[in-house]
Amino acid sequence: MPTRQRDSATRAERRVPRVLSIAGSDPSGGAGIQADLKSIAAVGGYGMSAITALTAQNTRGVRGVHVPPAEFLAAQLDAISDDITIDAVKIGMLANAEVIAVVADWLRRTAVPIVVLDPVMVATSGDRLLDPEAERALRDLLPLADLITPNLLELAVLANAVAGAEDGARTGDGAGAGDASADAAPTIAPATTWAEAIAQAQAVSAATGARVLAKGGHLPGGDAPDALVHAASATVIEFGGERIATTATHGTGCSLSSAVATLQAELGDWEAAIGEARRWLRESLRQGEALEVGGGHGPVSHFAGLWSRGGLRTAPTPAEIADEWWNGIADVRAAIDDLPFIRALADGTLEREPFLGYLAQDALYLRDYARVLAEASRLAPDAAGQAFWANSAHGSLVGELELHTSWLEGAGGTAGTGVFTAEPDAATTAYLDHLLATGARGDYAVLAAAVLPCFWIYVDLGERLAAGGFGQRALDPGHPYASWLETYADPAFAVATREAIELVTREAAAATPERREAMRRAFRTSSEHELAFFAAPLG
Ligand SMILES: Nc1ncnc2c1ncn2[C@@H]1O[C@H](COP(=O)(O)OP(=O)(O)O)[C@@H](O)[C@H]1O
Ligand SMILES: Cc1ncc(COP(=O)(O)OP(=O)(O)O)c(N)n1
Repeated sequence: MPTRQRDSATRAERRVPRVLSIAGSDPSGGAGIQADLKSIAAVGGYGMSAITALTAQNTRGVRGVHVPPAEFLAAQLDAISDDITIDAVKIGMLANAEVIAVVADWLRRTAVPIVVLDPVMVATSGDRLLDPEAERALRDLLPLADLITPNLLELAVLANAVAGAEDGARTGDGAGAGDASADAAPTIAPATTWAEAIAQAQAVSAATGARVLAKGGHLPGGDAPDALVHAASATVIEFGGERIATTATHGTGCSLSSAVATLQAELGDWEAAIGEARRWLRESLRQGEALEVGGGHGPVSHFAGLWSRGGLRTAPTPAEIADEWWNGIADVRAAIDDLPFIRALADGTLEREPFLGYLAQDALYLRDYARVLAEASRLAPDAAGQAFWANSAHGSLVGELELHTSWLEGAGGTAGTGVFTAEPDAATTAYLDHLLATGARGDYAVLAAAVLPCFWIYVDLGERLAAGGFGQRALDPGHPYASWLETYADPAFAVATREAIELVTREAAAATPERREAMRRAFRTSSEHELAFFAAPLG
C-alpha cells in the first residue's frame, strides 16, 4: 500500500475551520452527516456535507439504504471544492466501490490539508455494511487519510485486510478482506484485549502511513479508552476515561471523527485535537439520554455544553443593551429632572450655600471615583479599555478637581489653603461605598457598568440644560453658575461618554445572561445613587 507523507502539525491554525463531511444521511439525526454537522458546529467549525447515501434508520436500527448515482456525489464534491477552501475533510459511510472511487479521485485532485476517515464498515450488531469489493476499495483509500478512526470491529477488519495485502495471511475464520477472490466477508474476530487492539492499530498505521485512533467504545468493562497510534514515529498516545453509563451512544464514532477533524484544523496538533474532542464528546454523552430521542440507542447531545454555558437565547446587541438600560432608569432620570436642586440650578435661583455644598460633595466624590476608574483600567481585558479608564481617572482628578477648587477656594471648604476639608455626606458615602465595593469584587464588566451612570446621566443633563430643556435662563451668560453649567455641556466629555457607553455595552453583549444582569443591576444602583446625590444639597 502506498503511504502518505505529510506533516499536518505544521499547518496554519484556522479559527473557524471549514470542514466537509462526506458521509451518509441518518434521518433520525444521531449519526451520519447530521451528527457530523452538529459536531463540527459544536466544536467551532463551519460544516459542509456531500451525501454519499440516504439511509432509512432510527435509534433502533437501519431499515434501508439508497445510494444516489456516484456521479452526483462527484458533482457535490466539485461544487464545494471549486468554490470553497476546505480546511479539513471527515469521511464516513461510503456505500460501495463506485462511491469510494469517486472520493479517492476527488481527494487526489484536491489538496485538502486534513483528512479524517471513519471507516464505517460494520454495524454494532457485527453485520458488514460494505460488500467485499467495497472493503477492498476502502483499503486503497486508507493511505489518503491522515487519521483513521475505526472501532474495534472495523479495526479487526482493517488489520486483517492489511495483513492479507502484505503476506496473504488468512486470519479469523475466513479469507482476509484483502483477498480479491473472497465473495463472502469473513466473520470478524475483534481484539479481546486493549493491547491487541493497539497492535492491530500499529499494523494498520504501518501499512497505510496514516495515524490510527483505536477506539475502545465497544470494549467490555468499565473503561472506554482510545489510543492514537503512529507507526512512523513509533508513538502510542493513550486517552483513558471511565465508560459513561448511558444508552445514548448512537453516532459516537461519527461525532468524534468530525470533531477531531475540526479541532485538528484549528489546533494543528493531533493529541490536543483528540483530547479536546473526547472531552466534548464525553460531556455530550452524559447529556444524551436527557434528549429523550427514540426507544433504542439515542443520540448524544451535541450542544449540551454550549447550551449550559452560553444559554439558548440570542444575545442582545450593544445598542439594544444601551436602550434597555437607559429606558430601565427612566423613572430615576425623571426624578432627577424634578429635583428642586436641578430646577433651581437651571433657573439660577439656587442659593450659593447649597450650590457650594454640592460642589464640595462632588469634589470628594471625584477623588474616589478616580480611584474606581483606575481600578477599572487595571481590570480591563484589553489595551483600549485600559487606556480609556486610565484617561478618565486622570480627567476626573485633574479637570474636575481643578474646577471645583477654583469654585471652592476661600469658600469655607478649603479654608483658603487649597486643601479640601469637607466631610462626605450620607449620599456621597453610600455612592462611593457601592463603587468601591464593586471595584473590590474584581469583576471588570460589573465595575464598568457601575461607573457608567456618572458619565451618562451627567452628559444627558448637561446637553438638555444647554439646549434650553430646563428653560432659557440656563443659556444666559449672566446666569450665576454659567461657567459651571458650561462644564456640563463639554463636547469632549460627551465624546468620552459615548466611548464609555460603547465599551460597557459591548462587554455586556459578550457576557453570559447572568453576568449581563449583574451589570444591569450595578448600572441601576449607581443611577439611584446619582439621584440621591443630586437630591442631597436641598434634601
Ligand atoms: N459509554 C461510553 N462512555 C465513554 N465513551 C464512550 C462510550 N461509548 C463510546 N465512547 C467513545 O466514543 C467514541 C466512539 O467510539 P466507538 O463507540 O468505539 O466507535 P463507533 O461509534 O465508531 O462504533 C470513542 O471515543 C469512545 O471511547
Ligand atoms: C449514515 C450513517 N453513517 C454512520 C453510521 C454509524 O455511525 P457511528 O458513529 O459509527 O455509529 P454507532 O455505531 O456509534 O452508532 C450510521 N448509523 N449511519
